[in-house]
Amino acid sequence: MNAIIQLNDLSKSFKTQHVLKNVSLDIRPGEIYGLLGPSGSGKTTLIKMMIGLELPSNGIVTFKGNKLKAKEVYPSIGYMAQSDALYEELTAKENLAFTASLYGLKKEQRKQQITKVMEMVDLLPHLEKPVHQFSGGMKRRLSLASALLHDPDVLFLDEPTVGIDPVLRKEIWDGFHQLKREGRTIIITTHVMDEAERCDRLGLLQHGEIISSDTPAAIKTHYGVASIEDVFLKNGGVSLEN
Ligand SMILES: Nc1ncnc2c1ncn2[C@@H]1O[C@H](COP(=O)(O)OP(=O)(O)OP(=O)(O)O)[C@@H](O)[C@H]1O
Repeated sequence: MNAIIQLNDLSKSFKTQHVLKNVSLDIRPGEIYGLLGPSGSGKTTLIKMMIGLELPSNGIVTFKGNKLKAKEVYPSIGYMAQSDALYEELTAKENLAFTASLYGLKKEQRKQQITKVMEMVDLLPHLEKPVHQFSGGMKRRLSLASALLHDPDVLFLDEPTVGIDPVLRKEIWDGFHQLKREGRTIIITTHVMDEAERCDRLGLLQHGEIISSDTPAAIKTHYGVASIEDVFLKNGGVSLEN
């Protein structure tokens, strides 16, 4: 199967710190690919390089068969950063309307999309509320809604469910699987084990290196462990939850 994103021998250093080392990965169209690893292992840096927000020190990122050009891919991707980029004084609706205008959505389409994404993250009743009245989890969900607004076919989600309780997290994951059924590709970072198990494939990052890239079941079989977390522990790592 052709890869939608290909990382070839990617390395990244910040001054003398080697954050990523010779990472090679294929992301396949229509899959949910999880990047899993302890804090500081390089997940965010890797995602940023996939969308051109960070440039590799070495190696090449290919997006849909061509060398990545950030400006060209932006209309077709959604990116949810680790910290929420929201205007606190504006309402949820005003925040989304602003993002929609950046993507050039027409008025009718804008209205439809705002309702659709707010329903998905279970925030529709809070549309008119200013963001400074939102809880941390609600802000996370609004950021997710914002990343989905222009119907992107590839989604990059950096710890999208931090601060969200398990019940709602499950609902949001049902939403991710719905997006997958619609043919979208999702790249997601997480620390949470039950999320890792819901991905089609996982890339395990430890000390800036991909130690495994496969289905959760295949990884567990390969390492002879009962849970993905045990792979890190077996490799001399630390517990993932933080
Ligand atoms: N712009 C930067 N300048 C200098 N160092 C950086 C920069 N961005 C990241 N780093 C360093 O690179 C390492 C990896 O950071 P990164 O945010 O990619 O890890 P992570 O796996 O996403 O961590 P977390 O799970 O805590 O978010 C860290 O040591 C971090 O301090």
